[in-house]
Amino acid sequence: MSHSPVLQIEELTGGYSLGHPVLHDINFEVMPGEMVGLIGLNGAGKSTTMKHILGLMTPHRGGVAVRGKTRDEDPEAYQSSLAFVPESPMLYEELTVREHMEFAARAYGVGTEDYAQREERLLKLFRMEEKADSLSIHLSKGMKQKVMIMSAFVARPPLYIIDEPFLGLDPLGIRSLLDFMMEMKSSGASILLSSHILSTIENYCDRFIVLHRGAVIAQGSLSEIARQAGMPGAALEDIFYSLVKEGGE
Ligand SMILES: Nc1ncnc2c1ncn2[C@@H]1O[C@H](COP(=O)(O)OP(=O)(O)OP(=O)(O)O)[C@@H](O)[C@H]1O
Repeated sequence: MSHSPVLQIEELTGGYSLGHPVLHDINFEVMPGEMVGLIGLNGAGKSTTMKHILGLMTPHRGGVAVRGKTRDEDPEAYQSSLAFVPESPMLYEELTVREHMEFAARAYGVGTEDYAQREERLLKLFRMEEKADSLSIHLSKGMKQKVMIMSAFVARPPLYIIDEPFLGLDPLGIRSLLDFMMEMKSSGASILLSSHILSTIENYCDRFIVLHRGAVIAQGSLSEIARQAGMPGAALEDIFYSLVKEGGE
């Protein structure tokens, strides 16, 4: 397995208007086969960080590289190396579940045979077989979220950017997603995952990035950030609470 980072964020400062950065000098990496949790309070800057990674925002300073290249250096390779699951589903009302997955597969150049296998597997895993040919407008909230997830996973890129994916999913859906992320991870894929459900991600992520007011205030494995917080052996939720309290509201 390669030891170069799949995702590298260096001295990233950025925001929605030039004089008012929301992110301040962010530095972190995600290595191949790693699942990294991006955690922070509402407004800490998690989605803004993800928008920079996706190339939807231009940094004021610093930058983002995926597999060693910035988006400007090789836009096509950059974009096809990552898949994104947004916080709220964004679907085409007039497309079916299957058509969304086919659309994603085509965009990422997935071959017909690979696609057929992946589609069958994902529809079964997320218990969406009966809805495969339903228009997305006729789906429940959780089902719409599942379409976003399945469309990202059909592509099998080296890097997944996943923004708060558990909201709206039923307990079986959450379990299926966690199991599938672990499977992708063991096949070498990297995952940057943001979530407020700390007790759920605590045992799944290899490392955590704690964002507070647009800055990284701690990062590392559970035991490393526990040490940084002076709370060896503590649960992620308690460590997080202590770190953000110290960081100031
Ligand atoms: N479109 C926007 N225009 C201007 N400011 C924005 C915009 N979106 C977010 N912000 C601001 O950027 C900061 C970081 O927001 P961001 O959405 O990145 O937080 P977050 O950590 O993802 O929060 P949450 O947990 O609520 O999703 C906040 O102060 C927010 O008000």
